[in-house]
Amino acid sequence: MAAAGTALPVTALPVPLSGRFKGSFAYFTIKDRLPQILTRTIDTLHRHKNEFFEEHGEKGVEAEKRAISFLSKLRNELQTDKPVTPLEDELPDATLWNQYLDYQRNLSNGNGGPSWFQSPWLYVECYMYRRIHAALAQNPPIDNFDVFKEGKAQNFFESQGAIIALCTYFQELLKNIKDLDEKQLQEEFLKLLQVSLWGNKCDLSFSAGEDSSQKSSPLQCLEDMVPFVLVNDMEKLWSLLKNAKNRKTDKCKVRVDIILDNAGFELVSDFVLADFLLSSKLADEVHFHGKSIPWYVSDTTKNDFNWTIKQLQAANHMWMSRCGINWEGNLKKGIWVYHDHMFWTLPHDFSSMAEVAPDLYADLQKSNLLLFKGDLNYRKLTGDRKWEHTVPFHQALNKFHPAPLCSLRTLKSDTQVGLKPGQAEQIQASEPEWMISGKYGVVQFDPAL
Ligand SMILES: O=P(O)(O)OC[C@H]1O[C@](O)(CO)[C@@H](O)[C@@H]1O
Ligand SMILES: [Mn+2]
Repeated sequence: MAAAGTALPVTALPVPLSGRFKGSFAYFTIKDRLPQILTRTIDTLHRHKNEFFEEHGEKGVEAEKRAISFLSKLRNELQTDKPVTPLEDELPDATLWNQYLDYQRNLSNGNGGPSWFQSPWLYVECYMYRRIHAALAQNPPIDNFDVFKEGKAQNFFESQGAIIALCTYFQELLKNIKDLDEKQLQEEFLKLLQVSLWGNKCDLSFSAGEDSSQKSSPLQCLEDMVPFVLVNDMEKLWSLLKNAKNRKTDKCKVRVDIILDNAGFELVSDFVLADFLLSSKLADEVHFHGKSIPWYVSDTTKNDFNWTIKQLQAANHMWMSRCGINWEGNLKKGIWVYHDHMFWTLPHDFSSMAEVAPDLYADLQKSNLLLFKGDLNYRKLTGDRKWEHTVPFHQALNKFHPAPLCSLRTLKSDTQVGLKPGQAEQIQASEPEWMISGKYGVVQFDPAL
């Protein structure tokens, strides 16, 4: 290991986080949280048995039984640290997954091959969600059932108060946005950016599916939260967007991409930020990237994306419904675009995107700014490795630089780069859980090449 503050040569990547490090967060996640998530998934299927029967008759119940036994087997494999097995379904990404397993086998040469506790945490955790997907997808007629849907909807409804507060604030802001001077516009931008950052506290895989909705008004305590933003590049984002706007010609549009994380309150906070970027003319187009299969319990799929906008539209609250109507309009006009790409639900970290998904990499290169939401995206940006905390973010990205990018992430797993010398040690001394409590956040920017 290099001394703190010394940049490692790019070739010397630190080891990935893994359940083999007993007592680490990865270890406890694999030992406790992942089995809990599987148990909840099985319970959810049980609870929907009658619904499956009503919809599909005996065939639905049979499919539910098969899915449950597949999931119970999976839980047993995990808890007894069995080898990771190839996928046996014929879904479009199966070959890539199986190639990745071969790659992991080669890496662990002589060390017994990939298994739940011995392999990289990122790999086995993603693999679990892919197998949950297979449990359903392989079992028609319940193949389109999203086992996490209920939890995502519940998070949305339980965050209703916070959503109303945010939509109301935003619609009031829109009334006089044209009259704001640059400084006021900047203030509003910084506020909504922080709401989107702290919106990331609300994910469900972290709490193993238990309630994690946004209860209080998201705008009230922003100032008190500033000391908890460990890397604060917010001003850099503002400069980038302002410069892009000033340099803009009719032909070249300013495009911002948001690589989404969780549905529920977080998604609404991302929508508000996206609307602000267009309404303030800082951007002309916002592209959203969601997941093509249910993922990490609360991540946004196309269904969640459309459902959320419909719910807002239909809400019995003037400003909520105004937001929903405007946002559907943005999609129709093509100034908001939803994408999903298989790559986001593969086990690869983003340093291999250019090779594994060159089409996606090329698309991201068209953007002026990529906003990566959440903890899992941060893990994939930095390769989920045991980095020294002072290693520069640019280095941890390991050549992933499609466009200027920024991570908006609350810390929920034990990896963090780009801190000042001594910063990590200082927090660690008083708060040993600082990397996993979700109490701290980063707005961490990399200007690309
Ligand atoms: O929704 P997010 O912010 O990506 O968080 C996902 C959570 O799942 C985890 O992968 C834990 O299993 C953590 O990294 C994080 O707590
Ligand atoms: Mn998530």
